[in-house]
Amino acid sequence: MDLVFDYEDIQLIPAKSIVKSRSECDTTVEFGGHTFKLPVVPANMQTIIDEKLAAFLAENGYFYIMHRFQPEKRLAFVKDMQSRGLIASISVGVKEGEFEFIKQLAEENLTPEFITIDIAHGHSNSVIEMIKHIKNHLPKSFVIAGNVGTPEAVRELEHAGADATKVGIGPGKVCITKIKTGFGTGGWQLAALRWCAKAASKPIIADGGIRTHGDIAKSIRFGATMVMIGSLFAGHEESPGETVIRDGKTYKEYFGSASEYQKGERKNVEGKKMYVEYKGPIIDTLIEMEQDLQSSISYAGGNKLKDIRTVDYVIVKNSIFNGDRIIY
Ligand SMILES: NC(=O)C1=CN([C@@H]2O[C@H](COP(=O)(O)OP(=O)(O)OC[C@H]3O[C@@H](n4cnc5c(N)ncnc54)[C@H](OP(=O)(O)O)[C@@H]3O)[C@@H](O)[C@H]2O)C=CC1
Ligand SMILES: Nc1nc2c(ncn2[C@@H]2O[C@H](COP(=O)(O)O)[C@@H](O)[C@H]2O)c(=O)[nH]1
Repeated sequence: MDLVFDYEDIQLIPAKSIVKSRSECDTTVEFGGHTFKLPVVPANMQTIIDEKLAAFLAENGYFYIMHRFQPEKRLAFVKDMQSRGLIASISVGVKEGEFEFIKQLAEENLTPEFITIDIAHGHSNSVIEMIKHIKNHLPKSFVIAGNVGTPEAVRELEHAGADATKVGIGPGKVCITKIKTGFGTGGWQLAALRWCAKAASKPIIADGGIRTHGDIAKSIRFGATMVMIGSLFAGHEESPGETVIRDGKTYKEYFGSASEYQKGERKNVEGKKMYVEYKGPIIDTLIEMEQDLQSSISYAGGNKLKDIRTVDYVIVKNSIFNGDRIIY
């Protein structure tokens, strides 16, 4: 690893615009044989997405990944989405029952369009076995495997048959992995993404650490095809987290998938809970993300997402906010 930096350390350098209006810039992305409006996916976490929001996103042309924390509901979910002509995109773990679940889907002739293998330390034999198992029983499902943080891991999971890998260990807002274990890509997630992307021959999802809409463009610049986001999507009207009112202000909960709130016990806890200010309907955020990304594309001197890939950048360590914070 030569260069180490994170999102706040980078500024992309503008190139001459070729569009008359930012509305000419196309933010759509092709991923897994489908085209989506944005290169963005809400995190597959229980306080970020539920069945209702998944259906809303799919109906409106956005990518989604359903979480895996109510395993008994997944089969019916796949059936329901597909009977409505919508993409079925689910998550699995790697414990014994999960292998059975894949067999059950195959037995019922159900092929989810996307299956994400979602565990903390994705560079492992259990994930490699699960990739092979899915490819064996459901060869047409697009398999996303993660999470990882090194080029070796990306190569190994791709070699096992993964169609995409998810990069990010410890950069999440409700993550405490870096504190509890000393490991991860927290603090240098963008550099880790760059490092992994150089080794990848298939798409990468950058996962965790996105704090501003500009970070989406930066992820694309450093090799992501898709960007997974938790905290920026928390706190919306549709967010499944509990709503609380404090001093007249409305907040919604956002907790880690490895927190005691998710697990129901204090064992191997690597996540925490926070409260996020209520943000209104999620569509407003999605529209604003699209507009900001259109603007990013125009600054890149292009009219398509891929034009961001080649822009120059500078490293301005910890200084892009210059003392400012974003307050709308
Ligand atoms: N992106 C990130 O930085 C992180 C994300 N998470 C999220 O938390 C959720 C729970 O994750 P996870 O605990 O993996 O899921 P599970 O509890 O389903 O564990 C998956 C399997 O991997 C084993 N396992 C877990 N951690 C490790 C490790 N460090 N080394 C070897 N084996 C391991 C577990 O066994 P055993 O429990 O007995 O060890 C279990 O068999 C997921 O949604 C995950 O994405 C969690 C931490 C970091
Ligand atoms: N270390 C942990 N990481 C977690 C946990 N739950 C989720 N996550 C990861 O965070 C991102 C979202 O990050 P954000 O910065 O956008 O909020 C999510 O997609 C997971 O990869 C956890 O308990 N511990």
